[in-house]
Amino acid sequence: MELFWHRRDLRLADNVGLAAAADRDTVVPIFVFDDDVLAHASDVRVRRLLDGLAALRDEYRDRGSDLLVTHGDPATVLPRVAEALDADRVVWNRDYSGLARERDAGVRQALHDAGIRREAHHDSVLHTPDSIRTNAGDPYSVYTYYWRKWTDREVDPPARTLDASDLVDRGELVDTVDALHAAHDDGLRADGDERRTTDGGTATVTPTVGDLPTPAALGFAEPDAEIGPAGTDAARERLDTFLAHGVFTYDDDRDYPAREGTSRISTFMKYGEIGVREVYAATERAMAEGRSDEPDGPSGSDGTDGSDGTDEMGAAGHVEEFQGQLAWREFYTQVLYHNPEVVTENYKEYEEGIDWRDDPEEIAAWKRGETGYPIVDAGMRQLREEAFMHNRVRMIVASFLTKDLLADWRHGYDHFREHLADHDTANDNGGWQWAASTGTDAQPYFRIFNPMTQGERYDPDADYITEYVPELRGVDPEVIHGWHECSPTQRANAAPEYPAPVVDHSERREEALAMYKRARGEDPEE
Ligand SMILES: Cc1cc2nc3c(=O)[nH]c(=O)nc-3n(C[C@H](O)[C@H](O)[C@H](O)COP(=O)(O)OP(=O)(O)OC[C@H]3O[C@@H](n4cnc5c(N)ncnc54)[C@H](O)[C@@H]3O)c2cc1C
Repeated sequence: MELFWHRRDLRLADNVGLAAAADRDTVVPIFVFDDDVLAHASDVRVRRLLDGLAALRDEYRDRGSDLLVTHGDPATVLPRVAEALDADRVVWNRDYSGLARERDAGVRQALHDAGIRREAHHDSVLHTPDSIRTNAGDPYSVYTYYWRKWTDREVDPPARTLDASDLVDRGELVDTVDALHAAHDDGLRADGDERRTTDGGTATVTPTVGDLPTPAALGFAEPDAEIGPAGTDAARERLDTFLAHGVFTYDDDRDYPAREGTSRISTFMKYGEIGVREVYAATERAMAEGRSDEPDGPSGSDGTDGSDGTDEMGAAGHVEEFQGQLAWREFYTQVLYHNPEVVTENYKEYEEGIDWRDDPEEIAAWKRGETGYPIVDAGMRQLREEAFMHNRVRMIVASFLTKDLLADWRHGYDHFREHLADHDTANDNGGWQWAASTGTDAQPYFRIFNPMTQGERYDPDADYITEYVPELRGVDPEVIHGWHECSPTQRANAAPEYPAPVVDHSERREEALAMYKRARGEDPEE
Protein backbone atom coordinates (compact mmCIF):
# COMPACT_ATOMS: atom_id res chain seq x y z
CA MET A 1 0.00 0.00 0.00
CA GLU A 2 1.16 3.57 -0.70
CA LEU A 3 0.39 6.70 1.30
CA PHE A 4 -0.46 9.69 -0.88
CA TRP A 5 -0.02 13.12 0.69
CA HIS A 6 -2.48 15.67 -0.78
CA ARG A 7 -1.46 19.32 -0.64
CA ARG A 8 -2.48 21.64 -3.48
CA ASP A 9 -3.88 18.84 -5.63
CA LEU A 10 -7.33 18.10 -4.23
CA ARG A 11 -8.49 15.75 -6.97
CA LEU A 12 -8.51 12.12 -8.13
CA ALA A 13 -8.37 12.95 -11.85
CA ASP A 14 -5.26 14.02 -13.72
CA ASN A 15 -3.19 13.83 -10.55
CA VAL A 16 0.27 12.67 -11.59
CA GLY A 17 1.60 11.53 -8.21
CA LEU A 18 -1.63 9.86 -7.19
CA ALA A 19 -1.89 7.96 -10.47
CA ALA A 20 1.76 6.85 -10.18
CA ALA A 21 1.12 5.51 -6.67
CA ALA A 22 -2.06 3.74 -7.79
CA ASP A 23 -0.25 2.14 -10.73
CA ARG A 24 1.91 0.26 -8.22
CA ASP A 25 -0.44 -0.56 -5.36
CA THR A 26 -3.59 0.42 -3.48
CA VAL A 27 -3.51 3.94 -2.08
CA VAL A 28 -4.40 5.60 1.22
CA PRO A 29 -4.80 9.38 0.83
CA ILE A 30 -3.94 11.79 3.64
CA PHE A 31 -4.14 15.53 4.26
CA VAL A 32 -2.07 17.13 7.02
CA PHE A 33 -2.98 20.51 8.54
CA ASP A 34 0.44 22.00 9.02
CA ASP A 35 0.82 24.90 11.48
CA ASP A 36 3.63 26.44 9.45
CA VAL A 37 1.33 26.64 6.44
CA LEU A 38 -1.65 27.78 8.53
CA ALA A 39 0.49 30.64 9.86
CA HIS A 40 0.33 32.13 6.33
CA ALA A 41 -3.35 31.35 5.73
CA SER A 42 -6.44 33.57 5.98
CA ASP A 43 -10.13 33.13 6.87
CA VAL A 44 -11.07 33.04 3.21
CA ARG A 45 -8.49 30.47 2.21
CA VAL A 46 -9.09 28.20 5.20
CA ARG A 47 -12.82 28.12 4.42
CA ARG A 48 -12.11 27.43 0.77
CA LEU A 49 -9.56 24.74 1.61
CA LEU A 50 -12.06 23.00 3.90
CA ASP A 51 -14.69 23.10 1.13
CA GLY A 52 -12.17 21.61 -1.31
CA LEU A 53 -11.24 18.91 1.18
CA ALA A 54 -14.89 18.03 1.77
CA ALA A 55 -15.38 17.62 -1.99
CA LEU A 56 -12.23 15.49 -2.22
CA ARG A 57 -13.31 13.33 0.72
CA ASP A 58 -16.70 12.79 -0.95
CA GLU A 59 -14.99 11.57 -4.08
CA TYR A 60 -13.06 9.04 -2.04
CA ARG A 61 -16.25 8.01 -0.24
CA ASP A 62 -18.04 7.56 -3.57
CA ARG A 63 -15.35 5.00 -4.35
CA GLY A 64 -15.75 3.14 -1.04
CA SER A 65 -12.68 4.72 0.57
CA ASP A 66 -11.98 7.89 2.56
CA LEU A 67 -9.47 10.64 3.23
CA LEU A 68 -7.27 10.50 6.32
CA VAL A 69 -7.06 13.90 8.00
CA THR A 70 -4.54 14.90 10.60
CA HIS A 71 -2.88 17.96 12.10
CA GLY A 72 0.78 18.44 12.93
CA ASP A 73 4.24 18.76 11.48
CA PRO A 74 4.28 16.60 8.30
CA ALA A 75 7.87 15.58 9.05
CA THR A 76 6.60 13.97 12.28
CA VAL A 77 3.16 12.84 11.17
CA LEU A 78 3.92 11.22 7.84
CA PRO A 79 6.63 8.76 8.96
CA ARG A 80 4.48 7.83 11.93
CA VAL A 81 1.34 7.18 9.88
CA ALA A 82 3.31 5.44 7.13
CA GLU A 83 4.88 3.10 9.69
CA ALA A 84 1.57 2.42 11.39
CA LEU A 85 -0.07 1.58 8.04
CA ASP A 86 2.97 -0.37 6.94
CA ALA A 87 3.01 1.73 3.76
CA ASP A 88 5.67 0.97 1.16
CA ARG A 89 6.11 4.55 0.15
CA VAL A 90 4.93 8.11 0.72
CA VAL A 91 4.14 9.97 -2.52
CA TRP A 92 3.29 13.62 -3.21
CA ASN A 93 3.32 16.28 -5.90
CA ARG A 94 5.88 19.06 -5.83
CA ASP A 95 5.18 22.60 -4.77
CA TYR A 96 7.62 25.25 -5.96
CA SER A 97 7.65 28.08 -3.39
CA GLY A 98 10.66 28.45 -1.11
CA LEU A 99 8.66 27.64 2.03
CA ALA A 100 7.12 24.52 0.48
CA ARG A 101 10.48 23.29 -0.78
CA GLU A 102 12.00 23.72 2.68
CA ARG A 103 9.14 21.79 4.24
CA ASP A 104 9.41 19.02 1.66
CA ALA A 105 13.14 18.68 2.24
CA GLY A 106 12.40 18.16 5.95
CA VAL A 107 9.77 15.53 5.21
CA ARG A 108 12.07 13.75 2.76
CA GLN A 109 14.81 13.62 5.40
CA ALA A 110 12.44 12.38 8.12
CA LEU A 111 11.15 9.61 5.86
CA HIS A 112 14.69 8.70 4.89
CA ASP A 113 15.66 8.50 8.57
CA ALA A 114 12.67 6.26 9.21
CA GLY A 115 13.67 4.01 6.31
CA ILE A 116 10.52 4.79 4.29
CA ARG A 117 10.62 5.27 0.53
CA ARG A 118 9.40 8.58 -0.83
CA GLU A 119 8.62 10.00 -4.25
CA ALA A 120 7.74 13.51 -5.47
CA HIS A 121 6.16 14.29 -8.87
CA HIS A 122 5.73 17.31 -11.08
CA ASP A 123 2.02 17.88 -11.41
CA SER A 124 0.79 21.46 -11.09
CA VAL A 125 2.37 22.75 -14.31
CA LEU A 126 2.60 21.49 -17.88
CA HIS A 127 6.29 22.35 -18.07
CA THR A 128 8.49 22.16 -15.01
CA PRO A 129 10.19 25.36 -13.82
CA ASP A 130 13.60 24.07 -14.85
CA SER A 131 12.62 22.80 -18.27
CA ILE A 132 12.19 26.09 -20.16
CA ARG A 133 15.34 28.18 -20.23
CA THR A 134 17.01 30.67 -22.52
CA ASN A 135 19.50 29.36 -25.06
CA ALA A 136 22.22 30.44 -22.62
CA GLY A 137 20.62 28.20 -19.98
CA ASP A 138 19.17 30.95 -17.77
CA PRO A 139 15.62 31.16 -16.47
CA TYR A 140 13.41 33.51 -18.48
CA SER A 141 12.60 36.96 -17.16
CA VAL A 142 10.58 38.07 -20.19
CA TYR A 143 7.25 36.38 -20.77
CA THR A 144 7.08 36.73 -24.58
CA TYR A 145 10.22 34.67 -25.11
CA TYR A 146 9.16 32.16 -22.49
CA TRP A 147 5.78 31.75 -24.17
CA ARG A 148 7.36 30.94 -27.53
CA LYS A 149 9.16 27.95 -26.05
CA TRP A 150 6.24 27.01 -23.81
CA THR A 151 3.81 26.80 -26.69
CA ASP A 152 6.16 24.70 -28.83
CA ARG A 153 6.59 21.96 -26.22
CA GLU A 154 4.88 18.59 -26.22
CA VAL A 155 2.29 18.31 -23.48
CA ASP A 156 1.53 15.18 -21.46
CA PRO A 157 -2.04 13.86 -21.64
CA PRO A 158 -4.10 13.96 -18.42
CA ALA A 159 -3.15 11.31 -15.86
CA ARG A 160 -5.72 8.58 -15.31
CA THR A 161 -8.53 8.94 -12.77
CA LEU A 162 -8.51 6.60 -9.78
CA ASP A 163 -11.36 4.17 -9.24
CA ALA A 164 -12.45 2.05 -6.27
CA SER A 165 -10.02 -0.77 -7.06
CA ASP A 166 -7.08 1.64 -6.62
CA LEU A 167 -8.04 2.51 -3.07
CA VAL A 168 -7.96 0.91 0.36
CA ASP A 169 -11.46 0.15 1.50
CA ARG A 170 -13.01 2.53 4.04
CA GLY A 171 -13.70 -0.25 6.55
CA GLU A 172 -10.07 -1.25 6.53
CA LEU A 173 -9.05 2.38 7.04
CA VAL A 174 -11.38 2.73 10.03
CA ASP A 175 -9.99 -0.47 11.61
CA THR A 176 -6.40 0.67 11.07
CA VAL A 177 -7.05 4.10 12.49
CA ASP A 178 -8.89 2.61 15.49
CA ALA A 179 -5.86 0.43 16.14
CA LEU A 180 -3.64 3.51 15.81
CA HIS A 181 -5.76 5.38 18.33
CA ALA A 182 -5.57 2.47 20.76
CA ALA A 183 -1.80 2.33 20.39
CA HIS A 184 -1.74 6.08 20.83
CA ASP A 185 -3.71 5.92 24.05
CA ASP A 186 -1.19 3.36 25.34
CA GLY A 187 1.52 5.80 24.31
CA LEU A 188 -0.28 8.59 26.12
CA ARG A 189 -0.41 6.53 29.25
CA ALA A 190 3.31 5.82 28.83
CA ASP A 191 4.63 9.33 28.27
CA GLY A 192 1.57 11.54 28.53
CA ASP A 193 2.69 13.93 25.80
CA GLU A 194 2.16 12.05 22.60
CA ARG A 195 -0.56 14.24 21.18
CA ARG A 196 1.42 17.43 21.31
CA THR A 197 2.73 18.91 18.09
CA THR A 198 6.35 19.96 17.77
CA ASP A 199 5.40 23.56 18.52
CA GLY A 200 3.45 22.62 21.65
CA GLY A 201 -0.02 22.83 20.03
CA THR A 202 -2.90 20.52 20.76
CA ALA A 203 -3.18 18.84 17.37
CA THR A 204 -4.35 15.27 16.94
CA VAL A 205 -1.40 13.57 15.34
CA THR A 206 -3.32 10.36 14.92
CA PRO A 207 -5.46 10.76 11.82
CA THR A 208 -9.23 10.72 11.64
CA VAL A 209 -11.07 9.03 8.81
CA GLY A 210 -12.60 11.92 6.95
CA ASP A 211 -13.35 14.21 9.92
CA LEU A 212 -12.62 17.77 8.89
CA PRO A 213 -12.06 20.47 11.52
CA THR A 214 -14.04 23.70 11.64
CA PRO A 215 -12.22 26.95 10.79
CA ALA A 216 -12.46 27.87 14.50
CA ALA A 217 -10.63 24.68 15.50
CA LEU A 218 -7.78 25.83 13.25
CA GLY A 219 -7.83 29.36 14.69
CA PHE A 220 -9.77 31.06 11.86
CA ALA A 221 -13.15 32.76 11.51
CA GLU A 222 -15.84 32.24 8.88
CA PRO A 223 -15.17 34.83 6.17
CA ASP A 224 -17.70 37.48 5.20
CA ALA A 225 -17.10 36.90 1.49
CA GLU A 226 -19.36 34.63 -0.54
CA ILE A 227 -16.99 31.95 -1.73
CA GLY A 228 -18.00 29.94 -4.78
CA PRO A 229 -18.37 26.17 -5.02
CA ALA A 230 -15.40 23.83 -4.60
CA GLY A 231 -14.30 20.50 -6.05
CA THR A 232 -13.60 18.82 -9.36
CA ASP A 233 -17.24 18.63 -10.53
CA ALA A 234 -17.74 22.36 -10.00
CA ALA A 235 -14.40 23.10 -11.69
CA ARG A 236 -15.33 21.03 -14.73
CA GLU A 237 -18.74 22.63 -14.97
CA ARG A 238 -17.15 26.08 -14.93
CA LEU A 239 -14.53 25.17 -17.50
CA ASP A 240 -17.00 23.39 -19.81
CA THR A 241 -19.36 26.37 -19.79
CA PHE A 242 -16.50 28.72 -20.59
CA LEU A 243 -15.08 26.53 -23.35
CA ALA A 244 -18.50 26.11 -24.95
CA HIS A 245 -19.01 29.86 -25.28
CA GLY A 246 -16.75 32.44 -23.67
CA VAL A 247 -13.45 31.18 -24.94
CA PHE A 248 -14.26 32.03 -28.56
CA THR A 249 -14.50 35.72 -27.75
CA TYR A 250 -11.90 35.64 -24.98
CA ASP A 251 -9.56 38.24 -26.39
CA ASP A 252 -12.43 40.65 -27.07
CA ASP A 253 -14.12 40.26 -23.69
CA ARG A 254 -11.46 39.42 -21.15
CA ASP A 255 -10.71 43.04 -20.25
CA TYR A 256 -14.31 44.04 -19.60
CA PRO A 257 -15.19 43.21 -16.01
CA ALA A 258 -18.95 43.47 -16.52
CA ARG A 259 -18.86 40.74 -19.18
CA GLU A 260 -18.48 37.08 -18.34
CA GLY A 261 -15.35 37.10 -20.42
CA THR A 262 -12.96 34.94 -18.41
CA SER A 263 -13.12 31.38 -17.12
CA ARG A 264 -13.03 32.05 -13.36
CA ILE A 265 -11.19 28.79 -12.82
CA SER A 266 -8.29 30.34 -10.88
CA THR A 267 -9.50 29.22 -7.44
CA PHE A 268 -10.03 25.66 -8.66
CA MET A 269 -6.53 25.72 -10.12
CA LYS A 270 -5.07 27.14 -6.93
CA TYR A 271 -6.37 24.20 -4.90
CA GLY A 272 -5.64 21.75 -7.68
CA GLU A 273 -9.26 20.67 -8.03
CA ILE A 274 -8.75 20.40 -11.76
CA GLY A 275 -5.49 19.30 -13.36
CA VAL A 276 -3.65 21.57 -15.77
CA ARG A 277 -3.26 18.78 -18.35
CA GLU A 278 -7.02 18.28 -18.30
CA VAL A 279 -7.59 22.01 -18.76
CA TYR A 280 -5.09 22.15 -21.59
CA ALA A 281 -6.52 19.10 -23.36
CA ALA A 282 -9.98 20.68 -23.16
CA THR A 283 -8.64 23.90 -24.73
CA GLU A 284 -7.07 21.89 -27.54
CA ARG A 285 -10.43 20.24 -28.24
CA ALA A 286 -12.13 23.66 -28.17
CA MET A 287 -9.50 24.95 -30.57
CA ALA A 288 -10.12 22.10 -33.00
CA GLU A 289 -13.88 22.63 -32.78
CA GLY A 290 -13.49 26.38 -33.21
CA ARG A 291 -11.42 25.85 -36.34
CA SER A 292 -13.91 23.45 -37.89
CA ASP A 293 -16.80 25.84 -37.14
CA GLU A 294 -15.23 28.71 -39.03
CA PRO A 295 -16.96 29.17 -42.41
CA ASP A 296 -13.76 29.66 -44.39
CA GLY A 297 -11.82 26.93 -42.68
CA PRO A 298 -8.97 27.30 -40.28
CA SER A 299 -7.89 30.72 -39.14
CA GLY A 300 -5.80 31.82 -36.26
CA SER A 301 -4.02 34.73 -34.78
CA ASP A 302 -2.50 35.23 -38.23
CA GLY A 303 -5.96 36.59 -39.00
CA THR A 304 -9.06 36.40 -41.13
CA ASP A 305 -10.39 39.59 -42.64
CA GLY A 306 -13.51 39.51 -40.51
CA SER A 307 -15.78 39.98 -43.53
CA ASP A 308 -17.42 36.58 -43.05
CA GLY A 309 -18.83 37.50 -39.69
CA THR A 310 -16.03 35.90 -37.63
CA ASP A 311 -13.88 38.38 -35.82
CA GLU A 312 -10.40 39.13 -37.04
CA MET A 313 -8.66 36.86 -34.63
CA GLY A 314 -10.56 33.65 -35.38
CA ALA A 315 -11.85 31.19 -32.81
CA ALA A 316 -8.57 29.32 -32.53
CA GLY A 317 -6.72 32.56 -31.88
CA HIS A 318 -8.98 33.30 -28.93
CA VAL A 319 -8.33 29.85 -27.49
CA GLU A 320 -4.61 30.36 -27.94
CA GLU A 321 -4.89 33.66 -26.08
CA PHE A 322 -6.49 31.75 -23.21
CA GLN A 323 -3.69 29.17 -23.30
CA GLY A 324 -1.36 32.15 -23.00
CA GLN A 325 -2.82 32.81 -19.54
CA LEU A 326 -1.96 29.26 -18.50
CA ALA A 327 1.54 30.06 -19.67
CA TRP A 328 1.61 33.24 -17.53
CA ARG A 329 0.83 31.03 -14.55
CA GLU A 330 3.78 28.78 -15.37
CA PHE A 331 6.01 31.76 -16.15
CA TYR A 332 5.42 33.16 -12.65
CA THR A 333 5.85 29.70 -11.12
CA GLN A 334 9.33 29.48 -12.61
CA VAL A 335 10.12 33.05 -11.49
CA LEU A 336 9.27 32.09 -7.91
CA TYR A 337 11.11 28.79 -8.17
CA HIS A 338 14.33 30.45 -9.30
CA ASN A 339 13.91 33.53 -7.08
CA PRO A 340 12.16 32.47 -3.85
CA GLU A 341 13.12 35.78 -2.23
CA VAL A 342 10.67 37.73 -4.46
CA VAL A 343 7.96 36.95 -1.93
CA THR A 344 9.31 39.82 0.14
CA GLU A 345 11.95 41.50 -2.06
CA ASN A 346 11.79 43.46 -5.33
CA TYR A 347 12.73 41.25 -8.25
CA LYS A 348 14.25 44.24 -9.97
CA GLU A 349 16.32 46.37 -7.62
CA TYR A 350 16.46 50.12 -8.05
CA GLU A 351 19.87 51.65 -7.46
CA GLU A 352 18.68 53.99 -4.69
CA GLY A 353 15.70 51.98 -3.43
CA ILE A 354 12.12 53.26 -3.78
CA ASP A 355 11.09 55.81 -1.19
CA TRP A 356 7.41 54.82 -0.86
CA ARG A 357 5.07 57.38 0.68
CA ASP A 358 3.01 54.70 2.55
CA ASP A 359 0.29 56.99 3.95
CA PRO A 360 -1.74 54.75 6.33
CA GLU A 361 -5.02 56.61 5.78
CA GLU A 362 -4.78 56.45 2.01
CA ILE A 363 -3.92 52.75 2.17
CA ALA A 364 -6.89 52.17 4.49
CA ALA A 365 -9.22 54.00 2.06
CA TRP A 366 -7.93 51.79 -0.76
CA LYS A 367 -8.59 48.65 1.29
CA ARG A 368 -12.12 49.77 2.14
CA GLY A 369 -12.89 50.70 -1.48
CA GLU A 370 -13.40 54.37 -0.62
CA THR A 371 -10.82 56.18 -2.72
CA GLY A 372 -13.34 58.17 -4.76
CA TYR A 373 -12.06 56.47 -7.93
CA PRO A 374 -15.07 54.36 -8.92
CA ILE A 375 -13.36 51.51 -10.80
CA VAL A 376 -10.78 51.13 -8.01
CA ASP A 377 -13.46 51.07 -5.33
CA ALA A 378 -15.58 48.58 -7.26
CA GLY A 379 -12.61 46.22 -7.52
CA MET A 380 -11.72 46.49 -3.85
CA ARG A 381 -15.31 45.81 -2.86
CA GLN A 382 -15.62 42.87 -5.26
CA LEU A 383 -12.58 41.45 -3.49
CA ARG A 384 -14.25 41.67 -0.08
CA GLU A 385 -17.61 40.41 -1.30
CA GLU A 386 -16.49 37.54 -3.53
CA ALA A 387 -12.88 36.85 -2.52
CA PHE A 388 -12.15 37.45 -6.21
CA MET A 389 -11.36 40.37 -8.50
CA HIS A 390 -11.38 40.62 -12.29
CA ASN A 391 -7.88 40.63 -13.82
CA ARG A 392 -8.12 44.03 -15.53
CA VAL A 393 -9.33 45.54 -12.27
CA ARG A 394 -6.52 43.84 -10.31
CA MET A 395 -4.11 45.68 -12.60
CA ILE A 396 -5.93 48.98 -12.09
CA VAL A 397 -6.12 48.77 -8.29
CA ALA A 398 -2.49 47.63 -8.08
CA SER A 399 -1.35 50.53 -10.25
CA PHE A 400 -3.46 52.90 -8.15
CA LEU A 401 -1.93 51.70 -4.87
CA THR A 402 1.64 51.88 -6.07
CA LYS A 403 1.57 54.82 -8.48
CA ASP A 404 -1.23 57.05 -7.18
CA LEU A 405 -0.95 56.37 -3.48
CA LEU A 406 2.78 55.71 -3.83
CA ALA A 407 2.44 52.81 -1.41
CA ASP A 408 4.76 49.82 -1.33
CA TRP A 409 3.39 46.89 -3.37
CA ARG A 410 3.82 44.67 -0.31
CA HIS A 411 0.81 46.36 1.35
CA GLY A 412 -1.28 45.36 -1.62
CA TYR A 413 0.15 41.88 -1.87
CA ASP A 414 -0.58 41.24 1.83
CA HIS A 415 -4.14 42.51 1.44
CA PHE A 416 -4.73 40.31 -1.62
CA ARG A 417 -3.16 37.38 0.21
CA GLU A 418 -5.68 37.83 2.99
CA HIS A 419 -8.77 38.28 0.83
CA LEU A 420 -8.31 36.41 -2.47
CA ALA A 421 -9.59 32.84 -2.55
CA ASP A 422 -7.33 32.19 -5.54
CA HIS A 423 -4.24 33.65 -3.84
CA ASP A 424 -1.30 31.95 -5.39
CA THR A 425 2.12 33.11 -4.21
CA ALA A 426 3.66 33.06 -7.68
CA ASN A 427 0.78 34.75 -9.56
CA ASP A 428 -0.07 37.26 -6.88
CA ASN A 429 3.51 38.29 -6.38
CA GLY A 430 4.14 38.38 -10.12
CA GLY A 431 1.05 40.56 -10.65
CA TRP A 432 2.00 43.00 -7.92
CA GLN A 433 5.62 43.36 -8.93
CA TRP A 434 4.56 43.82 -12.55
CA ALA A 435 2.23 46.65 -11.55
CA ALA A 436 4.83 48.26 -9.28
CA SER A 437 7.49 48.14 -12.03
CA THR A 438 9.73 46.08 -9.77
CA GLY A 439 9.12 42.67 -11.35
CA THR A 440 10.16 40.55 -14.27
CA ASP A 441 8.91 41.80 -17.57
CA ALA A 442 7.48 44.71 -15.59
CA GLN A 443 5.33 47.58 -16.64
CA PRO A 444 7.89 50.37 -17.35
CA TYR A 445 7.83 52.80 -14.42
CA PHE A 446 6.74 55.69 -16.64
CA ARG A 447 3.62 53.85 -17.81
CA ILE A 448 0.99 54.71 -15.22
CA PHE A 449 -2.63 53.59 -15.50
CA ASN A 450 -5.13 56.40 -15.50
CA PRO A 451 -7.97 55.05 -13.34
CA MET A 452 -10.60 57.27 -14.97
CA THR A 453 -9.81 56.38 -18.56
CA GLN A 454 -9.43 52.71 -17.59
CA GLY A 455 -12.92 52.80 -16.09
CA GLU A 456 -14.34 54.61 -19.10
CA ARG A 457 -12.76 52.23 -21.57
CA TYR A 458 -13.42 48.92 -19.85
CA ASP A 459 -16.67 49.65 -18.04
CA PRO A 460 -18.28 52.29 -20.28
CA ASP A 461 -21.81 51.85 -18.93
CA ALA A 462 -20.50 51.59 -15.35
CA ASP A 463 -22.29 48.25 -14.95
CA TYR A 464 -19.42 46.69 -13.03
CA ILE A 465 -18.92 49.82 -10.94
CA THR A 466 -22.55 50.10 -9.90
CA GLU A 467 -22.77 46.40 -9.12
CA TYR A 468 -20.23 46.82 -6.32
CA VAL A 469 -20.63 50.52 -5.44
CA PRO A 470 -24.32 50.94 -4.60
CA GLU A 471 -23.86 54.64 -3.77
CA LEU A 472 -23.35 55.25 -7.50
CA ARG A 473 -26.40 53.36 -8.73
CA GLY A 474 -28.63 55.51 -10.89
CA VAL A 475 -25.83 58.03 -11.52
CA ASP A 476 -25.10 58.87 -15.16
CA PRO A 477 -22.00 56.87 -16.31
CA GLU A 478 -20.50 60.10 -17.63
CA VAL A 479 -20.66 61.62 -14.16
CA ILE A 480 -19.20 58.42 -12.67
CA HIS A 481 -16.25 58.44 -15.06
CA GLY A 482 -15.79 62.16 -14.55
CA TRP A 483 -16.09 61.99 -10.75
CA HIS A 484 -12.63 63.49 -10.25
CA GLU A 485 -13.68 66.59 -12.21
CA CYS A 486 -17.03 67.14 -10.49
CA SER A 487 -17.48 70.06 -8.10
CA PRO A 488 -18.40 69.31 -4.46
CA THR A 489 -21.96 70.42 -5.24
CA GLN A 490 -22.23 68.16 -8.27
CA ARG A 491 -20.96 65.25 -6.18
CA ALA A 492 -23.36 66.04 -3.36
CA ASN A 493 -26.26 66.12 -5.80
CA ALA A 494 -25.32 62.97 -7.71
CA ALA A 495 -24.17 60.59 -4.95
CA PRO A 496 -23.88 62.21 -1.51
CA GLU A 497 -22.66 59.00 0.14
CA TYR A 498 -19.79 58.40 -2.27
CA PRO A 499 -16.43 60.01 -1.34
CA ALA A 500 -14.47 62.63 -3.27
CA PRO A 501 -11.16 61.41 -4.74
CA VAL A 502 -8.55 60.93 -1.99
CA VAL A 503 -5.78 62.12 -4.28
CA ASP A 504 -5.39 64.04 -7.52
CA HIS A 505 -4.28 61.58 -10.18
CA SER A 506 -2.38 64.12 -12.31
CA GLU A 507 -0.40 65.40 -9.34
CA ARG A 508 0.35 61.92 -8.08
CA ARG A 509 1.42 60.83 -11.52
CA GLU A 510 4.13 63.48 -11.49
CA GLU A 511 5.15 62.50 -7.96
CA ALA A 512 5.33 58.85 -8.97
CA LEU A 513 7.58 59.65 -11.92
CA ALA A 514 9.85 61.66 -9.63
CA MET A 515 9.87 58.85 -7.04
CA TYR A 516 10.94 56.27 -9.61
CA LYS A 517 13.53 58.59 -11.14
CA ARG A 518 15.10 59.16 -7.73
CA ALA A 519 15.07 55.40 -7.18
CA ARG A 520 16.96 55.02 -10.44
CA GLY A 521 19.52 57.55 -9.28
CA GLU A 522 18.27 60.12 -11.83
CA ASP A 523 17.46 63.76 -11.26
CA PRO A 524 13.65 64.06 -11.12
CA GLU A 525 13.84 67.59 -12.56
CA GLU A 526 15.37 66.39 -15.81
C1 LIG B 1 -2.02 42.34 -8.78
C2 LIG B 1 -2.43 40.99 -9.31
C3 LIG B 1 -2.57 39.92 -8.44
C4 LIG B 1 -2.94 38.65 -8.92
N1 LIG B 1 -3.05 37.61 -8.04
C5 LIG B 1 -3.35 36.37 -8.50
C6 LIG B 1 -3.45 35.27 -7.61
O1 LIG B 1 -3.23 35.39 -6.41
N2 LIG B 1 -3.80 34.06 -8.12
C7 LIG B 1 -4.04 33.88 -9.45
O2 LIG B 1 -4.34 32.75 -9.86
N3 LIG B 1 -3.93 34.90 -10.30
C8 LIG B 1 -3.62 36.14 -9.88
N4 LIG B 1 -3.53 37.18 -10.76
C9 LIG B 1 -3.71 36.90 -12.19
C10 LIG B 1 -5.16 37.03 -12.72
O3 LIG B 1 -5.71 38.23 -12.29
C11 LIG B 1 -6.06 35.88 -12.28
O4 LIG B 1 -5.45 34.64 -12.55
C12 LIG B 1 -7.39 35.93 -13.03
O5 LIG B 1 -8.04 37.14 -12.81
C13 LIG B 1 -8.26 34.77 -12.59
O6 LIG B 1 -9.49 34.82 -13.26
P1 LIG B 1 -9.87 33.73 -14.34
O7 LIG B 1 -9.68 32.37 -13.80
O8 LIG B 1 -11.23 34.09 -14.82
O9 LIG B 1 -8.78 34.01 -15.46
P2 LIG B 1 -8.71 33.60 -17.00
O10 LIG B 1 -8.51 34.85 -17.76
O11 LIG B 1 -9.84 32.76 -17.38
O12 LIG B 1 -7.34 32.79 -17.06
C14 LIG B 1 -7.26 31.37 -16.90
C15 LIG B 1 -6.23 31.01 -15.88
O13 LIG B 1 -4.93 31.44 -16.29
C16 LIG B 1 -4.18 31.88 -15.16
N5 LIG B 1 -3.91 33.33 -15.30
C17 LIG B 1 -4.66 34.26 -15.92
N6 LIG B 1 -4.06 35.46 -15.91
C18 LIG B 1 -2.90 35.28 -15.24
C19 LIG B 1 -1.83 36.15 -14.88
N7 LIG B 1 -1.81 37.44 -15.22
N8 LIG B 1 -0.81 35.65 -14.18
C20 LIG B 1 -0.79 34.34 -13.84
N9 LIG B 1 -1.75 33.46 -14.16
C21 LIG B 1 -2.80 33.93 -14.84
C22 LIG B 1 -5.05 31.64 -13.93
O14 LIG B 1 -4.76 30.35 -13.43
C23 LIG B 1 -6.44 31.67 -14.54
O15 LIG B 1 -7.39 30.96 -13.79
C24 LIG B 1 -3.16 38.47 -10.30
C25 LIG B 1 -3.03 39.55 -11.17
C26 LIG B 1 -2.68 40.80 -10.68
C27 LIG B 1 -2.55 41.95 -11.64
